[in-house]
Amino acid sequence: MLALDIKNLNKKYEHFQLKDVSFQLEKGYIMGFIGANGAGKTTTIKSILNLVRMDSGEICILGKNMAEHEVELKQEIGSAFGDINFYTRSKIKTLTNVIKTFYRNWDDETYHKYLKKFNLSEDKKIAELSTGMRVKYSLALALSHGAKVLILDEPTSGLDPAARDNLLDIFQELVEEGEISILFSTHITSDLEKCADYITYIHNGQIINSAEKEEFIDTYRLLNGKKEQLDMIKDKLVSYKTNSFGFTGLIHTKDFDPSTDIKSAVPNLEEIMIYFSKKEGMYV
Ligand SMILES: Nc1ncnc2c1ncn2[C@@H]1O[C@H](COP(=O)(O)OP(=O)(O)OP(=O)(O)O)[C@@H](O)[C@H]1O
Repeated sequence: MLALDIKNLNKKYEHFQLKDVSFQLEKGYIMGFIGANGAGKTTTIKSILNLVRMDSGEICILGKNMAEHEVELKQEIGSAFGDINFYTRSKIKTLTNVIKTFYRNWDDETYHKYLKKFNLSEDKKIAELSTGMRVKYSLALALSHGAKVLILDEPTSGLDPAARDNLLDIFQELVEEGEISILFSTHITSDLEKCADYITYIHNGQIINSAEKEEFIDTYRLLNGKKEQLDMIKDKLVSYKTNSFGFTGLIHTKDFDPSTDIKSAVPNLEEIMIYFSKKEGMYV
């Protein structure tokens, strides 16, 4: 079953456009949603959650159409935004008492279990929570209302390496039983190397690639060649950089002929993102 099925999502702002964004997330897996600043991650996530109105497209969550079943589906979705402004002067306890009234499957026992697990005290004021604590509080709320699909916008940004690692471990625990699915956006590629099963890459409002992690990486090769070899392959490269020895460039594996004597290696996610970001810019 698909946790998320996004089809041809379009949204136009004055200077930016999501163009036919489509991808699918199988139930019980973690998908990392990556892209540079301004690539359209938050706009996509907000469109999925109907927090911004898409111009066209179809969003299905757990097999149901979001436009037709929004109220019902919101019970199944947990979301967290890195930049959300909670009502900061209240205590956790006060805010939770308001929030829980919206959810018919709210479970106090689960809530207290997660507060304990995340080391959060109910008497803490929201203003006193660190970035990591806010993310954990959002997760505790989502899990206590039995959310099956977690849609998280940059949950790890602003966390120190240990807190990030801890959160990624929690993600992996959550999907272990196959009931919960997670989509989270990030630009920290090491997060994905650690815990994503699938990767969806958005660039300038368009999905460049959405695939299982190893398959995603295997789509590309990083080439290292001599200056005189550049001309014969230039047109096929995503982008390239020249240096005093020659050039390095990214190519789609299907466009590369391994019988040439240009050296090739499997890139890492960071290298893939870097070469795509150069695509429209000047070659250096
Ligand atoms: N309400 C809005 N009105 C007009 N333009 C907007 C609006 N919201 C976002 N944009 C533009 O849409 C583009 C994509 O923004 P978005 O926040 O989706 O990117 P992002 O990938 O989440 O970036 P970041 O990694 O920096 O958070 C940006 O150019 C942004 O300025």
